[in-house]
Amino acid sequence: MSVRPETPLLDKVPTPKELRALPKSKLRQVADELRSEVISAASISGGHFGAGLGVVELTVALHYVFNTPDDRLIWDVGHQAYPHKILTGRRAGIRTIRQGDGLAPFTKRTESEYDPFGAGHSSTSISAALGMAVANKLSGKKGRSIAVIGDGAMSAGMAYEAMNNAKQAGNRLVVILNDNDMSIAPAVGGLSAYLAKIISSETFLSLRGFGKKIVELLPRPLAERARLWEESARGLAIGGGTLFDELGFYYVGPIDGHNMDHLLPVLENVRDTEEGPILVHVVTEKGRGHPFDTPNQEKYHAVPQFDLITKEQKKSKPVAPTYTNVFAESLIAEAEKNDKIIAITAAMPSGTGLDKFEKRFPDRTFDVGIAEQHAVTFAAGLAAEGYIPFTAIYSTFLQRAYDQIVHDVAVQSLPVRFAIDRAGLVGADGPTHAGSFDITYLASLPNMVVMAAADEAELKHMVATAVSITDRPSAVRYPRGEGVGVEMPVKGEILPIGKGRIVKKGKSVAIVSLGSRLAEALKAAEELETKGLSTTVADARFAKPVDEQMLKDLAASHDLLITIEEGSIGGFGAHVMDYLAGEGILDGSLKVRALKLPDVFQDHDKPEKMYEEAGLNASGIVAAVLKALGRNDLGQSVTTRTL
Ligand SMILES: Cc1ncc(C[n+]2csc(CCOP(=O)(O)OP(=O)(O)O)c2C)c(N)n1
Ligand SMILES: CC(=O)[C@@H](O)[C@H](O)COP(=O)(O)O
Ligand SMILES: [Mg+2]
Repeated sequence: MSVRPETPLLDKVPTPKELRALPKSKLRQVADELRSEVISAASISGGHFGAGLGVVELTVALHYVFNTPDDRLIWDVGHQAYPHKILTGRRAGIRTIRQGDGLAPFTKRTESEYDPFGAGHSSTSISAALGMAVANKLSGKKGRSIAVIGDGAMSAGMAYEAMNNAKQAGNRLVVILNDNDMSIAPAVGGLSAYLAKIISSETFLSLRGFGKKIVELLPRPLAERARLWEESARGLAIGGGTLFDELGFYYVGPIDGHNMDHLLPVLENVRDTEEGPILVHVVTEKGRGHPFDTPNQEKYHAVPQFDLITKEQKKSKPVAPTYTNVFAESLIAEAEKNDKIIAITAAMPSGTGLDKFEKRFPDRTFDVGIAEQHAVTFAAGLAAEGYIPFTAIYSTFLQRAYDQIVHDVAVQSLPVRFAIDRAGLVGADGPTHAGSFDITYLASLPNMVVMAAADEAELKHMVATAVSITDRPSAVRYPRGEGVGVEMPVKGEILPIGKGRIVKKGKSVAIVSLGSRLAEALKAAEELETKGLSTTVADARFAKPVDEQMLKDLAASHDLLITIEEGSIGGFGAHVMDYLAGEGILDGSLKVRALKLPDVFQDHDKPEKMYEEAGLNASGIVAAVLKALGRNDLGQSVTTRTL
């Protein structure tokens, strides 16, 4: 029997309003087309992939059942929002996602009324939804706030802080726990085991078997018999109420998040019940329906662009090792010599390179889940007992653990080592992920040593140096991506603390670079030489303590001292200025300029474009020098006025 192909539907549902006009029987088809569209879009844009594929049915069902955007739908992290963006008026732009001027990588308030809360970092959704639910309650408005949070994000303390307060929202708050047993890496920890226990319980299996029948037993209007049955079934499953019940939620689930016949009626019941707050435990498969032939440990969390037909992924050939790999290999080399070295990651084993460390030293590696605050204080505890913990966390995610850095580490001067990956601009992940602030927030702390690697060889030395600093905390920051291709030293050397190095000697202009802008500083120096400006380039190595002697000498022997860093206002440049001002060195004829990131949240784009925009590439440095010295593009003096 030949089956007539369905007429495509997705074109007819540009927004949830049109979706809601369809009969339920058509939603399976919409979901299938939506999945194909996500795959097709990601083949062109690359980016986050697996999480979106896992919530295709959930996205359709939520927009169908709830009255978005009046009901507030908040996606935790926002990395799973490709299908949501397609269904909420952004299909035309979906292939531009993560590119300059294109759609934002995550949800963003200014992009759509269907994005009531922006994200990028995890585990914020329940708090935000609760705030909105309470606001609704206070202003007497109807409407629900729905937070969709993953099992990985559920490991963060913030999610529990929110649930602990959720009762006050009553039925205005709905939490959808999207359980795919994955963070970026496989999910870890007690909660993950607990969720697995619920899912593997007889109840889930029997609920799955019941199919549609189960929904008749769910609350609307919570007939006493149904409630008793359901509660006793839940009790059977896990030997008592769930953790979520204990926190004041009405727990529903687990249900199959790919089965429309389960999802729709359950969500309708949830929508219509007076009970609340409600947590719906939905079980999904990350990366469902991906087109690739090979299994992937991370379920295709993120992908580069790929060819839809051959499925070949488009990766550019590496010219140098990544900083991440150099960090991992350097730490492994140190750990071979020193059995006190411990490595800690907060749910980013592959992103930080610690998956390699774990292969070599499984007993000395700890993935604590998305729990940066805990990671830092856990490291402080290890350090207090004489261990040598390296806490490898992206610059942007370490922000979450600031009080732990100050209160648990710095005040007690505990030698926790921070390996700060993704320092500086990261490009496509945009402002939520830019590593802009760590120099500022770390170098302002007493006791802290802050290093920034100018290249991959320097990183190796800095890892060795961090091991050697035993009386106070230290941090090594390095950017996303590949190094510059320098020759790698056989072994990491211990650098003198607070000492920079002169990389190129000149007489008139001194560029003092912190971190991996050094290559641009050297290019700028070459160009300045062609304009008759003899230029020194120094690699500061340390943002704290700054090399006072080097600064003093450079200030005494040059007309202009210019600092450059991949960080925000208040960072290295501010420390240099502070030192020079304190010494009275700014009172004379020396000109000083600080090049840093602009005081705005820069939109996502290619990192090189973002640095260009920030004036932190070679031409930006040259322009800043010429301006400071009152010279034109040829290096000729255009003014005698002191700027
Ligand atoms: C505070 C914070 N730490 C780390 C990350 C990096 N990160 C992004 S998605 C993700 C995994 C999230 O897992 P889950 O919530 O289960 O969502 P899934 O990808 O499985 O859908 C991680 C660790 C982040 N975004 N925010
Ligand atoms: C969504 C999220 O926070 C991570 O997936 C992040 O995008 C990873 O960034 P890297 O690609 O730099 O590891
Ligand atoms: Mg997950």
